Amino acid sequence: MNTENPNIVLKTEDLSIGYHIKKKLNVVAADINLKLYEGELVGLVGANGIGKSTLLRTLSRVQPALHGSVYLSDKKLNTYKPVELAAQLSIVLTEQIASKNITVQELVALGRQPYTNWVGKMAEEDVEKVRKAIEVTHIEGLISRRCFELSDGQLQKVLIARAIAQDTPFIMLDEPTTHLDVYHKAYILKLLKRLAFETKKTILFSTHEIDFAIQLCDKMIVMNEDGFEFGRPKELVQCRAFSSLFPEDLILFDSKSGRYKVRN
Ligand SMILES: Nc1ncnc2c1ncn2[C@@H]1O[C@H](COP(=O)(O)OP(=O)(O)OP(=O)(O)O)[C@@H](O)[C@H]1O
Repeated sequence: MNTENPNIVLKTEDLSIGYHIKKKLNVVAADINLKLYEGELVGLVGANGIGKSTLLRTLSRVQPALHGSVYLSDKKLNTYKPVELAAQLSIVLTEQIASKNITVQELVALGRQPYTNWVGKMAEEDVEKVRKAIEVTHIEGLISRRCFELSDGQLQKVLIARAIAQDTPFIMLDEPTTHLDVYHKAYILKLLKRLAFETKKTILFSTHEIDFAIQLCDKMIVMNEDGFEFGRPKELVQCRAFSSLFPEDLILFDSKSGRYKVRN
């Protein structure tokens, strides 16, 4: 991470997230005040149903905030035109791909859509960005395959390549390592870490891989019943943020190893 006056890429002010169900308000989390800086890898963790996807959806304008503001690169999120937003923010959701009948090369090239003309013609710069994205994710061997032929892990890498091709300062991923084996979980998270460091992109991802996130992230957001905690993993371990995440009847967080252990 660049520590010399890094720029704030995303900021929230008194943000509340949740849903209007019939005439009732379901507030999932409130008073969220965050500042994410350039070049940071930030992991978002918390128990099932606590609100991780709701937060990511609100930060990416997929759903409106209940209260408060989100600023992306100093501008209010709700004032961006769709094409401007696509140049600032890319989102990786495995379930989101509409057609798996296209080739890997075509899917990665879709990342350039915000920049191409109305017939989708790619300039030399677009072709180069797609080539580079394929190279850094090591998917050269897959480019002619159709997306339905890919394993979950391969598809995950391809979707990350599309986000890299989109070349936005901010990338958000919802559970990018679900379905992956332990080796490929580490592979994807190390890829995100390298990407944040080398390209100074800010990367926010939700995960249930708390151990890996503690080892790799610059900062983490820990959502729990009482609100959320935000900081460097070491500080969060020290203030016992991970110990209060789950009931302690079955598992205990061991702050020395940074892992959960099953109670005997
Ligand atoms: N479309 C929706 N309408 C109403 N309530 C919803 C909707 N989607 C989610 N919720 C509720 O909001 C809360 C947070 O859900 P969310 O999906 O954000 O949790 P999560 O932390 O991502 O969970 P998981 O780890 O299981 O994916 C839950 O209580 C859920 O039931």
